[in-house]
Amino acid sequence: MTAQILDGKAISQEIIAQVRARVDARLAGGKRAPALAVVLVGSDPASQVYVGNKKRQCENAGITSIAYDLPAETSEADLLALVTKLNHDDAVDGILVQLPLPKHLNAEKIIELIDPAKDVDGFHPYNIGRLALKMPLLRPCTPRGVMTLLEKTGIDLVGKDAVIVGASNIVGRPQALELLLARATVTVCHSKTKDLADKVRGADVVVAGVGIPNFVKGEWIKPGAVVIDVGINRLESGKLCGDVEFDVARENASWITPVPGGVGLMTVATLMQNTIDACEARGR
Ligand SMILES: NC(=O)C1=CN([C@@H]2O[C@H](COP(=O)(O)OP(=O)(O)OC[C@H]3O[C@@H](n4cnc5c(N)ncnc54)[C@H](OP(=O)(O)O)[C@@H]3O)[C@@H](O)[C@H]2O)C=CC1
Ligand SMILES: Nc1nc(=O)c2c([nH]1)NC[C@@H]1CN(c3ccc(C(=O)N[C@@H](CCC(=O)O)C(=O)O)cc3)C=[N+]21
Ligand SMILES: [Mg+2]
Repeated sequence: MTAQILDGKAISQEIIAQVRARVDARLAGGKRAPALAVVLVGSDPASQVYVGNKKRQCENAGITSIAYDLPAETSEADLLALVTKLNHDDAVDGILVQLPLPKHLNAEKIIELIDPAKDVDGFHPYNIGRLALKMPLLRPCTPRGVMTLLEKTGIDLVGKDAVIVGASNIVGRPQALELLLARATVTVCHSKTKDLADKVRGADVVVAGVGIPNFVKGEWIKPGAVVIDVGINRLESGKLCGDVEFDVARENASWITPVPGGVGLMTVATLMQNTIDACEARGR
């Protein structure tokens, strides 16, 4: 079997068009556009690319983006003061602090200060707790984007065995909560997991978020499995690749996401959704 491609490009564009229609309806009703504050500390090249993509999609969605580009030496006190100001600014609906932050800044402390109602990344402990308790509000963009990709493609998850490779706070853990909410049976693997290949071999759905190119071998993929590659790795050649050995995996899977053109685009589209959701939930 050769897998069909889960089309992150088409589905992300569909999501952004839906957000745009909601924004246009607001504007027609005399309301303001939703506004997203994007805070970037330092000049990590990958972060600059992602933040650039976010700003571009804000334009396509009709969302006002407000950029805070701060020097790498920004103090924690200054960053906390900025977040506090944005929390209190009624014209700001969403606050995104791009990760990773420079080492002298405590990301957990900064995320915890963000008003959960404006936490469009869904990283605040309150929003993660809501998701864990089956009453999600703002959901982390990457795992929510993966769920949208699966839903829009018509892939049923009920009762499926899902194996997630990677257990980070921004990918693996919230992905596990999302898949559990969708009634899959979930296994979360990490660097201490034994017999990883066997775990993947049993999976109907595999989600890889490790950060190592071609880490998940195509030969591990069960015939007919659905493969979601969250990894974004830039090779020395300048090319992007995922965490899954794509060409071999594609021969076993029923559906697979490409990199680029898969989950990354869904992450950005979902950020637009979360921003208008936050705006409306705040009653603005
Ligand atoms: N497409 C998108 O929108 C996004 C893509 N990404 C990409 O996803 C990837 C993962 O990102 P992120 O979650 O932040 O990464 P982290 O480095 O925070 O987490 C990596 C996870 O992989 C696990 N891991 C590392 N080595 C192994 C191994 N040998 N065997 C099994 N598990 C292992 C780690 O285990 P342990 O917990 O034991 O340390 C950890 O849980 C990266 O390529 C990143 O660029 C990230 C965010 C969004
Ligand atoms: N607070 C915070 N929120 C995040 O959501 C967040 C973050 N920090 N830090 C880094 C990760 C990574 N991430 C991506 C965003 C867009 C693409 C993306 O647009 N990818 C395109 C192309 C990428 C390219 O050309 O480099 C694609 O896969 O086709 C990928 C990855 C968001 N993250
Ligand atoms: Mg990380």
